[in-house]
Amino acid sequence: MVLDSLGGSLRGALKKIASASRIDKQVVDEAVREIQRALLQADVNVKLVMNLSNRIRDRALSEKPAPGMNPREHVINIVYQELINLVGKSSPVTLEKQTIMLVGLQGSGKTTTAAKLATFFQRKGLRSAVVCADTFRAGAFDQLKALCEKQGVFFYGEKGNPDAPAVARRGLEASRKYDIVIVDTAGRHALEKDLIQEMMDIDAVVAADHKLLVMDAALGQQASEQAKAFNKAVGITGVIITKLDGTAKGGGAMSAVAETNSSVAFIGVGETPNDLERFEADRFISRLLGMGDIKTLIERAQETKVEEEVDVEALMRGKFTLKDMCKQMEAINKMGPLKQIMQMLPLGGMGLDLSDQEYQVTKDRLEKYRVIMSSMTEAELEDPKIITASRIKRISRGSGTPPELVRELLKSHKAMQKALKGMRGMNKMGMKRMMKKFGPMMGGGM
Ligand SMILES: Nc1nc2c(ncn2[C@@H]2O[C@H](COP(=O)(O)OP(=O)(O)OP(=O)(O)O)[C@@H](O)[C@H]2O)c(=O)[nH]1
Repeated sequence: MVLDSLGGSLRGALKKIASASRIDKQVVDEAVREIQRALLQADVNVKLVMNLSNRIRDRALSEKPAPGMNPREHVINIVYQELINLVGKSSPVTLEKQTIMLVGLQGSGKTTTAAKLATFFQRKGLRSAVVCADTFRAGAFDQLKALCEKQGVFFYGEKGNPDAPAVARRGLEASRKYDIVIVDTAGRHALEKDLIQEMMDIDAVVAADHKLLVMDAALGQQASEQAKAFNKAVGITGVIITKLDGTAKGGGAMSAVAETNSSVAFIGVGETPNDLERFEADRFISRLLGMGDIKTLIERAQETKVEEEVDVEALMRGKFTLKDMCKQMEAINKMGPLKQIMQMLPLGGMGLDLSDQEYQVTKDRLEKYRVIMSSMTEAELEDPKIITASRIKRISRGSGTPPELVRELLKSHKAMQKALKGMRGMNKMGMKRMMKKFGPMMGGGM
């Protein structure tokens, strides 16, 4: 896996938090120290590491957990958020028709990346063309042509013609009917005058929607200097970090890019044409931290506590507040495979026979519900019956969601409440046994 050792050390720190009997200064300090060690080893800049450590420490000890979150999850969530901040914004490159110009120094993996990028867009259903405007390196033409042909990508180049802007112009004309045009430019050993001039001349012809700088992850924190220099010379719109699979310094390169206010657009994670991923900060950090594993761990640690945390008596009386529902939804979201959970649950109103796509919609919907609930008052969460039409309007405005969605949430709550009432026939032991099994979904914290 990409950034294996960094991921391993960070997961180690999170596991300690997840299994701590209580969260206090000592636990937080220890975890922060481990995170620091891991990031410094990945060549993240000391100043960035210190800022991140201070923020985690301050927030973990001062912020209150969100509703439905226990203190352990709360701290883990803070670490997760701060790491996302560290690697910065997600890819600025969208799946639209566009022209992309690749720039970078020699050896960065630019040529391979041009073919990978075309393959990426082809897989997304966008017809891609590659123009070889690298007229400097003798082997570039043949290398890129062979890679493109193998991938069924349209290729344009003029072997032996040193006039890169002219080749780029004709390449663009030849690629008119394609959705994506990728223009590969020449690299040099350093960012010298010649290279800057050539990039500017090509750009004047291409007028690219994106100018992406290709950089080797092994640069570590030096990536920031290079990104700044290219930005100053030609104005880049994002960075592609290659060879993230082959170095321990990738974390340094990614955070260095974020620090320059540029964003990582794609990451190269191997040598095959499919080994290029569009960069999404939250997904990347989730994977790095193995959030799935961490959640399982928390669940296991909490399983035994479910019985104490659920107010079984209140539920038996049919008391099921919006807060309970919020807790329940948080728990469902954290439990991973939503489909499995949905199939186990008698959730009235949500339906049981949903396709994968519909499950995804449901998950997104749950997230919106959470936003809506955060715009409600305590009293409204406790007793949703008091939510009148004018309150719906206010909540809708406050949460930036349409009023229909607020109404839909209230309807879902009613349906769940009804389903719970239906279970009141069960005896208390039966209910407790069920709580233990499905606790988190029945309103118990995890
Ligand atoms: N493991 C791994 N290797 C990569 C990755 N991206 C590129 N490479 C390899 O890096 C080497 C150099 O890449 P080239 O594409 O030739 O790039 P370059 O030397 O920058 O070429 P120019 O800049 O066009 O002169 C090749 O052997 C690629 O297979 C990656 O994400 N992972």
